[in-house]
Amino acid sequence: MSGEVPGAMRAAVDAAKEKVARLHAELPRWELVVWTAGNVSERVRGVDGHPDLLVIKPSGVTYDELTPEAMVVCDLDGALVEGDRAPSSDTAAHAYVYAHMDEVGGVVHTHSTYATAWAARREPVPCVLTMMADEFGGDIPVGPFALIGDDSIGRGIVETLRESRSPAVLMAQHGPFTVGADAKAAVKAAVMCEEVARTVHIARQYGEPKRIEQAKIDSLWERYQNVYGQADEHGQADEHTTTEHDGVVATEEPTA
Ligand SMILES: O=C(CO)[C@@H](O)[C@@H](O)COP(=O)(O)O
Repeated sequence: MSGEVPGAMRAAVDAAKEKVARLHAELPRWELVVWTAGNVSERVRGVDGHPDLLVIKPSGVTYDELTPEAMVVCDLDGALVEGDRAPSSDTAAHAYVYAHMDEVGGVVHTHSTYATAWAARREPVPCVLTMMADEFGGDIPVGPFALIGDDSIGRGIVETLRESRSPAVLMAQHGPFTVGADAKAAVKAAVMCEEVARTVHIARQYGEPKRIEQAKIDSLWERYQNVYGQADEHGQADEHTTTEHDGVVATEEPTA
């Protein structure tokens, strides 16, 4: 174990442990994982000259055992800083993303069925739905095949996401990784990634859906990223109504 949690970061680390433990329950809830095959982390920004840390689940522990106390803390080299169990086997990938994408505050990895089927085929999910334009700003890209155990998965995630607006990448023949401003945003991206992967898969059973024109994708992306879910100048919420369930925002389509 290297170092320890600095006193000035103690409260923020404990808050992140609480949040990351709670968000892990969203993975089985939205049917994104079987057994322990998924993980969530959140960055804790360094203060007083201390480096950033990350909070992630311990490896191989079932979700019903994931309490805040069970969470582990690592540095951005993936080394264990605090915790009495080995960190997730994907910690190096999470750490590499945080070290190379400063805007990212949360990372999620799952093997959700439909997204992983697209990853098995090494096929990007084409942007044929307005929800994809909203959430992903275009196609969901495929990253390179990479073995677990060093920073090659993390490098593949970063190289792919740097070329896309998408918060999700399908790592070839492995599964989706998603990022967000915090762990909740990354979990939402994982939920939406599986949803659109399933919908497009089903649509293709009956023909090839048409990709939305790029200009319309851009317009949808701009609206959703900058207006959706916020009050307009009259204090009215956007046409969608959003409800938050246990840390994940669900949306309902505008009423007729
Ligand atoms: O895919 C893999 C291992 O290949 C992991 O994402 C999955 O088994 C979850 O591992 P952890 O329990 O987070 O160590």
